Parts: sequence; C-alpha cells; structure tokens
Amino acid sequence: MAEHLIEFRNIKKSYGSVDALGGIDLYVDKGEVLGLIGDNGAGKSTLIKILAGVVKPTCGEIIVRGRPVSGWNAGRSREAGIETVFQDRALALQQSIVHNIFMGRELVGMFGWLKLKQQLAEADRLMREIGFTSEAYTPRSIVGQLSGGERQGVAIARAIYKQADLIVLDEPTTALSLAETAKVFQFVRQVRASGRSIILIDHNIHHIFDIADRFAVLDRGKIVLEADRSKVKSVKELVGFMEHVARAASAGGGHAKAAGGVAP
Ligand SMILES: Nc1ncnc2c1ncn2[C@@H]1O[C@H](COP(=O)(O)OP(=O)(O)OP(=O)(O)O)[C@@H](O)[C@H]1O
Repeated sequence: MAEHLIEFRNIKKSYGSVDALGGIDLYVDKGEVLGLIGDNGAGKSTLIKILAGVVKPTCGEIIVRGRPVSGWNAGRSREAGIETVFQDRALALQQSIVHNIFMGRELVGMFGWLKLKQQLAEADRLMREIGFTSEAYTPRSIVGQLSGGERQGVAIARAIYKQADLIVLDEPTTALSLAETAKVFQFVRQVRASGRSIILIDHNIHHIFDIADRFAVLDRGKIVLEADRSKVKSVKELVGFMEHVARAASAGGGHAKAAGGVAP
C-alpha cells in the first residue's frame, strides 16, 4: 500500500451526545492540494483541530509517513510538519513581514543577539519562494499595509519557515475580492510546486474546484465523497452532489454517499 504523508483512520470525536466526527478515514499525499468541503457544522474545524493536535479524538489512529503516532498532540503535530493557518492568521499588523515570519522563533546568535541580516535574507527568500512577486514590498514592509491576499501569503511563509510539509488553510479567501483570491491561490500553487501539501478549506466550491487535486466532502461528521479532480467532470457536478447531500440532510435521511464518481 502506498505510504501517505498523513492519514486518519477511523477518527471519531464526540462532545457529550454530539458526534462531531463519526469515523473519518482520510489521507493527504505529498505535493497535493486536498480540498475539504462541508456545510456549517459538518466537522471541518474539529477535523483540523485534531490534525493540529489541539483537540483529542475520542478514538482512531493518526499515521504519519506510514507510522502510527501515539500520544498525538500539538507537539507531535508540529514534529510531523503540520502547520495550520487559522482564519485570523494571528498576524501582528503593526509589525513588519520579517517580524511576523520569525515571531517567537527568531534567529539568535551568541549572547542572544538577533541575527537581523540573516532574518531579512531568509524572509526575502521565503517571500520569493511562495511567489511574492510585488516589488512594492520588502521584508521590512508593515503587514497592515498589505492586501488581504498578501497577508495570507505572510502566514504561509511563516508556516514554511516552521518547516511545514503540510499547511492547512482554514478558509483563506473569506472576505477577499476575486483579485485577492487569485493571489492566495498563486501562493498555494507555489507551495504545491515545492512538493509540500495543502489542505484547503473553503465554502466556495468554485474556488476549491479550481485548485484542488482531490476533494473530500464532509457531511455531519462523515466523509460522503472523496474524488480525484480528474474524476469530476465539472463544478456543476460537484455542486449537484452537494445539493443532494443537503436535501438528504433536510429530509432527515441518512448520509448521501457517492462511490467512485460524483453523481448521486
Ligand atoms: N467544543 C464543542 N462542544 C460541543 N460541541 C461542539 C464543539 N465543537 C464543535 N461542536 C459541534 O460539533 C459539530 C461539528 O462542528 P465543527 O465546528 O467542527 O463544524 P464546521 O464544519 O467547522 O462548521 P463551521 O464551518 O460552522 O465552522 C457541530 O455540531 C458543533 O456544534
């Protein structure tokens, strides 16, 4: 069996009587963008919090590069090379790009002196690596003066500095214009081109369709569809399936499930 970068096997999470996740089997491979789609309350946040090690699953196994990891927590998640960019991005807007990238992990030399020159050079390299092409900005630019898409880029650069192999982006295009969304997706493409993986959560199916290599649709704590981009003919087909899932939910029925292709 092929070795995945990260794999969830039968991950469950209950909050009292609420089953937020009811047995998730999901994997991410090296160098791919996995689009995670689901309505409000489907369990997306719970899933990525488990991945980040900040929420403990009720049961299930997490396998990293083919090896089950016991005692999964935030430290193990970081060691596995997983970094999550949450919606607020946790950026210090009054500070420079370089400050934000190195925040809490500054390069220091003997006697605790900050290696500012090296930090500036490394920040510049990271910005170029993810495709920060605008000449208007340097590592000393203030993050608050950047556009929404560019701020997302700074958060991604910080994740790469932290040696991320898998970057989880939680709704990175919320409240962004089309042009800014395009910038974020350009960063995502660069990250994928570097061989890193991305889990992209986005409410906008069109966005996910444009960029993901594979989709996973979560519905009331279960994966109801997993499909390669190449197997899905059009965004219309994906939207049709999502509508079918929603109809089944509002009718109080069981989970709509699609095997192989997408058509329900
Ligand atoms: N700390 C908690 N205590 C109790 N129930 C919770 C908790 N966190 C999540 N839930 C429940 O688990 C289910 C999944 O929630 P989750 O936040 O993971 O969904 P989501 O897909 O991220 O939704 P959204 O897009 O609205 O953030 C929901 O029914 C939610 O009410």
